[in-house]
Amino acid sequence: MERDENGLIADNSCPNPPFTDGDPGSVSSSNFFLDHVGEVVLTHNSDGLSWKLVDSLHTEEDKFSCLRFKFVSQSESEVKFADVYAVNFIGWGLVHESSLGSAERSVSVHSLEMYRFTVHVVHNSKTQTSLWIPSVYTFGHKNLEICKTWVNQINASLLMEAKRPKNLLVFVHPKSGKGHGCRIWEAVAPLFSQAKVKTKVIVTERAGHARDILVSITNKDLNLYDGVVAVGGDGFFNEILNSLLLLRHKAPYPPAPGNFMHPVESEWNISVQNVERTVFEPCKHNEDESPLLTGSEDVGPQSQICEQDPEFLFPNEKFRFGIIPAGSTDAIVICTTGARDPVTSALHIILGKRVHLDIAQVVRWKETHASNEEPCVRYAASFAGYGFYGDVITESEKYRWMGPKRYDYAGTKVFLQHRSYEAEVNYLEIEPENSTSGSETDPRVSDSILWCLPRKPGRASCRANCAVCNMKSNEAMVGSPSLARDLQGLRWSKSKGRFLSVGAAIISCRNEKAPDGLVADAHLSDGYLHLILIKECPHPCYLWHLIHLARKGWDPLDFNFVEHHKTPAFTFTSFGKEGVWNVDGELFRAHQLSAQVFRGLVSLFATGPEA
Ligand SMILES: Nc1ncnc2c1ncn2[C@@H]1O[C@H](COP(=O)(O)OP(=O)(O)OP(=O)(O)O)[C@@H](O)[C@H]1O
Repeated sequence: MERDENGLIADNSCPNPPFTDGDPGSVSSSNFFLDHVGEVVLTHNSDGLSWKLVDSLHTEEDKFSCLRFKFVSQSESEVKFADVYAVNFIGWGLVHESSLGSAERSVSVHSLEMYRFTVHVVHNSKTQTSLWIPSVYTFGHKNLEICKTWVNQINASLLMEAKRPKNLLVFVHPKSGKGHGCRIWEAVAPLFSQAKVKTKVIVTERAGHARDILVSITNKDLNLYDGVVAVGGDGFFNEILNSLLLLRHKAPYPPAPGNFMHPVESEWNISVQNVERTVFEPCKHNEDESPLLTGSEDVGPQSQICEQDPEFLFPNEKFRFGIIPAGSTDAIVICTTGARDPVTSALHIILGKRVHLDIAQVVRWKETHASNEEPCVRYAASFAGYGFYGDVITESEKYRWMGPKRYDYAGTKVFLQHRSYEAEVNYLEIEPENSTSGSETDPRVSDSILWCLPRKPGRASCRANCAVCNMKSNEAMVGSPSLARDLQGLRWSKSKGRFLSVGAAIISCRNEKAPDGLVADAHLSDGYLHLILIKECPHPCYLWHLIHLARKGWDPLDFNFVEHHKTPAFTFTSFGKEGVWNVDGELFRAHQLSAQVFRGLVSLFATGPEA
């Protein structure tokens, strides 16, 4: 076999010189050694790289080798730039050329020294498509210039790929979940370095640390980042989300309980100026760690920052949120990536994926029956729940040292108590066919078997490029309150009685304990939440509901004691002295509250789960 001075086979069938015109989109080819494969003709196309093994073998045995190589190369002969997350020149070193020995047909490996560059690519796992696996191709050439030119050209092509982040603010919660937050970040950090994504990393020292940093950061500084990444659980993400939205999302509140029967327009006439007067103040309660907004206080220092700075408001097309799962439940990551895998999440972030996420604005009007305070806002990305859910979070806080197991323990304890709570829930009815028509407004039938929402066959669950989430016509625009579009022709319905729980699922809330989630067909950004009311029922029935929740393919909502309403807004009043809510896994005391959905208010570095 004849080789030229670069160690490559003289190959007249590959006339193309390496890049000549400097255009990363043009087609160019060069011969390279592909590590562990052999000599290939590498081609740079407009949308990716492809390569073919050079057919250099001539003997009968070599034909076998050649066929074998072709088979290998055919299955791995191209990568799209959309899947390439890094290309790096790695200098002089060994490249291994595999070939089959002629007699025994055993694999032998020859090594050659040359200049090399690596192309880092994402593949879908064959067994679980939502799982992303990084792989690397090492190409070698004796000529330094050729190697560097290719690296530059590929990098130029990657720069043209849509909206990849360059600078990220990363918060790591070291004690999240089983306490592996730092280790999880250390495992994925090299992916960010390879991809040349700069990260400013802050390891939190206490609850509220991320919040304190984010509420004092100026808009100018925040604008330096393409997004913020939480390495932690749903509760930690919620802290970060609230820290940004409470100051940087301006919108009127949803109707307060009791006010909803008035025309909704009157609520919406609250001027944005009023909302701008809101200030940040730490919550008075130990459990409520997040800062809260009140409606009538003096303008605080953070608000002044907003005035002096260039504006930074949500919705924000450029700025995205990322989550690298390290928590106890990680429902948001599972619902938005289809996997609970730090590497997959890191790759979603690096490749600049984007999915819009509905956010619920939850407003507490009264903390206890007797209290008389200003409204207080909290944002939720996945779930807000009262009754059973509030009790579990209250109980589990006592056993934080147990790690994720605290939820099993607290859940069992609360389940055995089988408490129910008297309350009134009002919700905007948007889709009569989606709930048991008329039953909610008619007290004579509200306790009947008509409560249940029969499982609707053919309902699509949310997937990457979901048609429902992408639908624009007649729907609220991204970032706008879903309630706003429902001013005309819609009515408020009421459900009153004793409830084991009142839950509002903004997304499906899929997790390892509930493989289909609470609401299997909830969408990431359709502008609705799913109100799930579990009426008082015999203990075994509730157990049966929980068992359904834990089984794949079983419907936990298909019971006559369960009401399910898809709605953009609801109000809640407890008839007890106080009430405890669980908002994204964090405790929130509220006796009276209301909530509304903002369609796709924030963007996440994710695609939605793959089919
Ligand atoms: N260094 C820290 N020490 C203690 N608590 C912290 C620290 N950093 C953040 N926190 C708080 O811990 C809470 C829970 O965080 P996280 O969600 O990551 O944990 P988790 O174990 O998954 O719990 P959850 O089930 O709520 O998701 C958050 O409210 C966050 O504010």
